[in-house]
Amino acid sequence: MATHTGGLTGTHEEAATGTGPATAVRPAAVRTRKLVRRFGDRNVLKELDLTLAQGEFTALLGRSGSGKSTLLRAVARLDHTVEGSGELTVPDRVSLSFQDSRLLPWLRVLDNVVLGLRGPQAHERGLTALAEVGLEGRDRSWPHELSGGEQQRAALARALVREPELLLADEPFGALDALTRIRMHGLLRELYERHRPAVLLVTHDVDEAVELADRVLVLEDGLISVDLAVDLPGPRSRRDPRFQEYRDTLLNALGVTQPHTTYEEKETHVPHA
Ligand SMILES: Nc1ncnc2c1ncn2[C@@H]1O[C@H](COP(=O)(O)OP(=O)(O)OP(=O)(O)O)[C@@H](O)[C@H]1O
Repeated sequence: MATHTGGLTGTHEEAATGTGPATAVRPAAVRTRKLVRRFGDRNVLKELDLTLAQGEFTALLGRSGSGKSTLLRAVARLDHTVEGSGELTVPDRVSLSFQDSRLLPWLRVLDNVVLGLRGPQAHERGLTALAEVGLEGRDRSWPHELSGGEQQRAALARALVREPELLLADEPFGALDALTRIRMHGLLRELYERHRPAVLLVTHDVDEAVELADRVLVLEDGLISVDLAVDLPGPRSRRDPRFQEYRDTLLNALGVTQPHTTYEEKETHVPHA
């Protein structure tokens, strides 16, 4: 985003007040105030404040178990426990995308994409969405006839055909091989540029976050600990020294000193594009 300044823009306090440059630019798509989620005596979200601007692409990083999915579920209004805990404002049209494409196996690909859509244009819109994600001619296929990457493409088509104001994606590429993943990054960014929903992408992959997002948040100890504006022109190259600076900043914030790509040891190393 042009108005972002780059560099670490916030600490707990600054990010929590929502006064940083990343949030001052456009009207809010998502706003949480003092969101709390406890599991037993474990406080996973601790009065968490978050503002996502309309049309802003934000990535959310954090160690395993830090509460990323919990936050996403809260914003998706899938977690009614959290709703009463504080203020939560989200747009009407929200689409979700997960690591598992969650296509219904008994429906053909097009029927999955348009499931729940009403109106005479639904069929056409579904076909257009499939073409947009490179699945032209696969509308009559069954989900099991698609590769993992193709299934994720279909899931993206299903998400975008609803013209969401907010796209919530929980590690959507986590199960894909490295090459497919890199291709999907390009596709997601392209679709984002065209449709401009606000995006909240949960990922374990620091490179993925810097490559795709205009703002990267780190969730730590129940709060947003880092709010980093990524001011890099597209297409972004992982070899760009400024890309590496952002990556190192985030890895440091995550407490990782080794300059490798991901901070989850179990994750596959993603080669540089
Ligand atoms: N339904 C639940 N019941 C009890 N504890 C839960 C439940 N859901 C999540 N938790 C706990 O809340 C914490 C945060 O979980 P969450 O899945 O949000 O983390 P995460 O950051 O998305 O982790 P990962 O990166 O490993 O996917 C974890 O300690 C988890 O065990």
